[in-house]
Amino acid sequence: MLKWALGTMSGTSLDGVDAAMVLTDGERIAEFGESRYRPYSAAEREVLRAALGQWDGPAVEAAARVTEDAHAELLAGFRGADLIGFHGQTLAHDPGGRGTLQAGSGERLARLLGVPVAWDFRTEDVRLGGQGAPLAPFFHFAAARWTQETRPVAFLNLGGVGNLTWLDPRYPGPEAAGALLAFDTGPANAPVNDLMAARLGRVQDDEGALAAMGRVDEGVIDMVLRQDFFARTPPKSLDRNDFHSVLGLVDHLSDADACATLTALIAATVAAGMTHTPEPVERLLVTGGGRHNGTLMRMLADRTALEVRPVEHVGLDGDMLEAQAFAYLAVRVARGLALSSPMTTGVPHPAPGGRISG
Ligand SMILES: Nc1ncnc2c1ncn2[C@@H]1O[C@H](COP(=O)(O)OP(=O)(O)OP(=O)(O)O)[C@@H](O)[C@H]1O
Ligand SMILES: CC(=O)N[C@H]1[C@@H]2OC[C@@H](O2)[C@@H](O)[C@@H]1O[C@H](C)C(=O)O
Repeated sequence: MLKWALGTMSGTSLDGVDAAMVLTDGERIAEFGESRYRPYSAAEREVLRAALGQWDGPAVEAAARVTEDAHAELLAGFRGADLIGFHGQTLAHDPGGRGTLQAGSGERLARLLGVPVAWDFRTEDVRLGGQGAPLAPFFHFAAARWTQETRPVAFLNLGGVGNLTWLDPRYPGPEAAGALLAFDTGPANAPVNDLMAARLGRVQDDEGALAAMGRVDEGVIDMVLRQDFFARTPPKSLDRNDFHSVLGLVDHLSDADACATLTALIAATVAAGMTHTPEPVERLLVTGGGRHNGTLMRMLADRTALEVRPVEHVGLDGDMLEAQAFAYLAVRVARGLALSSPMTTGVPHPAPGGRISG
């Protein structure tokens, strides 16, 4: 049965909360609905930042309250949702070790809003031995069907971290062996943002203007690409700060050259990632904030030799795709359908997950 699901995402860049409605039965997308964004205030962001990398304690509790309250405020403005898909704010991610932590209680949110909430999407996958991420790929499969793709295509999400979904829409469904391959490609905007903050007191390199003025140090790029992560066969996932050390590698460069190098590094890691895909694609559909960075988009086209387009090119909304993904996944949770597979998170078999409160 079709349901209007309201999905949310608050990404690793800690900018705010996205929310979007999708009409779906958890298999096909029937319609995309209203979407809204609520930025975190500077004070809220500090509370979240103070809890990054922690697993419990007062800082995590405070971050959970901020996350729930911000979501409750945003979601209260929507009408007609049958079900909410609440991702929560990722504070720590260590699938091979301590697990994965998305702050915020779906139980409290369900109480505040009076609508059932699907949440805790990643824990079960990690418990079964998967990476717990990325989870958007099953939705990407449905989105490719919605855009009537007939050939293999790749979605690239450029948030704080980069992640790539290769898919073949000719398979019967996303859980079919061979339909998908997905993995985190490497650091994306996080190091560029960190550089801009540290050197210039700015939050990001708007439109890639600074990177466009610099020269890329290929030696730095070669050095980073030699790390084991890039040769490792997917699935694989990253924590936001796993590649924080790359900042130290551009210390000797001018602001513009450092920025150009970290931006080219994103493109180079994506190109390295593309070598793992089962079949070539002609087109890379880019979602997430990085698609606004024109310099990065040019570098991606150069280094992958593919046609690189924002997802708007096929009628999707690159600011809301992840929120829509968790709307779609919420209905899959409600139906007990798989959220992940061996080729998306490395879980041993296609596996349901998440829980429902309210
Ligand atoms: N106009 C722009 N010019 C340059 N970069 C931009 C622009 N808009 C957004 N970005 C980059 O995109 C980032 C935000 O991307 P996005 O919202 O997709 O991240 P996220 O969802 O928080 O991360 P993740 O997907 O890793 O969880 C910003 O921090 C910035 O680096
Ligand atoms: C643990 C976690 O929250 N991971 C996020 C993060 O942001 C991008 C990348 O790292 C991806 O693995 C994932 O998010 C997307 C929405 C996903 O699960 O598909």
